[in-house]
Amino acid sequence: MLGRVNHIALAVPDLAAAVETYRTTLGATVTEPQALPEHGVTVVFVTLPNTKVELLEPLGPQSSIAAFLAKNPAGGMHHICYEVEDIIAARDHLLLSGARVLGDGNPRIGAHGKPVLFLHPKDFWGTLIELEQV
Ligand SMILES: CC[C@@H](C(=O)O)C(=O)SCCNC(=O)CCNC(=O)[C@H](O)C(C)(C)COP(=O)(O)OP(=O)(O)OC[C@H]1O[C@@H](n2cnc3c(N)ncnc32)[C@H](O)[C@@H]1OP(=O)(O)O
Ligand SMILES: [Co+2]
Repeated sequence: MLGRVNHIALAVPDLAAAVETYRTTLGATVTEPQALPEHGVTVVFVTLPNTKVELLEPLGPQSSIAAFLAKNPAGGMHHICYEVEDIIAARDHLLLSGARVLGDGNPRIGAHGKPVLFLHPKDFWGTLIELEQV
């Protein structure tokens, strides 16, 4: 069911500083910041030869990134995003397997304009999983 790793996401308390670290210290190519109020984040992608790193800063009072940073003030790895060909088939398989699909269970449009779903970290060895249909 799983395809490539689309991105690994890091929650950061200061997006501008994190972008500077990736651009200058690590010599990586980064995108312009993109505000996604419907997801409660501002996002920058670091583009790598084999995948992407997604830098996430909280946007708005209900942001799940704000909750994560309250527990991890220095930031840290927030989720891993795997590609799937058919997100509805993947969701239905996961629900039948007993996994918790977050939200109302329906895919939302993510940062790449594609449908995404999130799976509860307690069902996947402490790691929040995002699925993106490609
Ligand atoms: C940019 C758009 C999009 C894209 O296209 O790429 C994105 O990536 S948006 C990214 C932000 N959106 C989301 O994360 C949506 C899904 N997340 C959630 O629904 C919630 O964050 C959550 C995973 C259900 C956590 O909810 P919260 O209320 O913040 O925390 P809890 O205290 O209820 O957490 C329960 C339990 O899980 C642990 N936890 C929380 N977050 C993570 C995490 N990122 N990784 C691993 N574990 C996590 C938390 O510590 C709790 O554990 P215990 O303390 O042991 O109970
Ligand atoms: Co993501």
